[in-house]
Amino acid sequence: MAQSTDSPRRVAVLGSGSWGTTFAKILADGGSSVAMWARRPELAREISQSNRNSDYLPGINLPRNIWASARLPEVLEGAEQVYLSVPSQSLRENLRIVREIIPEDALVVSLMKGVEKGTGARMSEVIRQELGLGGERVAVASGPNLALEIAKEQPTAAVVSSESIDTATAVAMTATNPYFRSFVNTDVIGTEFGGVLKNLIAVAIGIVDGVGYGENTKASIITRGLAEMTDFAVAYGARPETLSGLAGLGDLIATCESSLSRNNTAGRLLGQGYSYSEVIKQMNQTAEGLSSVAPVLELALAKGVQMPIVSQVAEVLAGTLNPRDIAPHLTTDELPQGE
Ligand SMILES: NC(=O)c1ccc[n+]([C@@H]2O[C@H](COP(=O)([O-])OP(=O)(O)OC[C@H]3O[C@@H](n4cnc5c(N)ncnc54)[C@H](O)[C@@H]3O)[C@@H](O)[C@H]2O)c1
Ligand SMILES: O=P(O)(O)OC[C@H](O)CO
Repeated sequence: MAQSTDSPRRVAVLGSGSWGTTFAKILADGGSSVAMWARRPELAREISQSNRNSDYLPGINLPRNIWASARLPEVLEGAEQVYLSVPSQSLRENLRIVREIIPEDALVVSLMKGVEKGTGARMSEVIRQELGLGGERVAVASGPNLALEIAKEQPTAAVVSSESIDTATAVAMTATNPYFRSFVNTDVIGTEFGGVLKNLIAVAIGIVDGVGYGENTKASIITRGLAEMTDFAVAYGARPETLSGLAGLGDLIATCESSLSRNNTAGRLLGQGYSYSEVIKQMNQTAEGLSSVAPVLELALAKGVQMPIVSQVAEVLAGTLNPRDIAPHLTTDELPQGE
């Protein structure tokens, strides 16, 4: 639902990569006045003066109710909602810079799909720790959301989750426009882990695609991958139905099917025989799955959850498993397992 243009809501987006910029467009097209933070002043100038972000969203015209700056205080001033879209491994250091200048009553929304190395923390946990916020002030947005398709205004749905349904609803209303519809739930754990885990399965899909395997292999990995995602997330307190929703199955389909996905692309390069370090050199955008593999496997071990597909992705990344041998089960399985 678009807001009244008489008094547009003031929101801030920190991070001007492909998703931060696309989400700024979603918010602006929903009627908000959007301030973006870009690390590079020249990118901030391009966004403000030319209504473009040609590095990340080539060919896309941004709405006029978006402006950008490299100066955080002016971006955050008066923001009622603050959306965060930086690489997950950099979130904590960025929050330490902004914690004194985030407006006191602002809602804080994670757009990210990673877990922190070393701590295994979800992004909403990092936000709550660093900003000292209660769950009612924090939300996460997730779903089948490939940035470039949405920037082209292709109809898309997402889900906004918060412990407080009022917070989820307030954010979802702000993040809704004629081409983007936000649903709500209160399962923050399931919503966040859905976004993290589908990236790992998408890397596996990329790997088998790169090897040259066909649809049976991919469908087997997607189906068993969803079972793996659900077991893991439920062990950490998620509701299983969340993993069948937009933030789970929905995002799994989009990310596994699309060559726009950076995780899928990274996997494809691995499947074609490039090493992990060569893949990192070739990726000029964030592929969160590559950093999330290790912390996810540590979390799985702590709860005794089996993750055969994610474990094999870790082995391919480490160079200890030939990409041709990746399979929707552990290759050492001897007895048939229950589905
Ligand atoms: N692109 C998508 O389609 C999409 C969709 C949904 C969610 N996401 C999630 O959004 C998050 C951001 O992804 P993206 O696609 O915008 O990535 P991106 O690589 O396109 O952009 C990342 C941005 O962060 C900046 N950056 C890099 N290191 C930084 C640091 N140390 N501190 C601050 N800024 C830094 C980069 O300059 C860039 O502007 C990820 O967690 C991703 O999983 C992406
Ligand atoms: O490009 P990816 O692999 O980071 O995926 C982007 C989004 O998460 C898809 O929903």
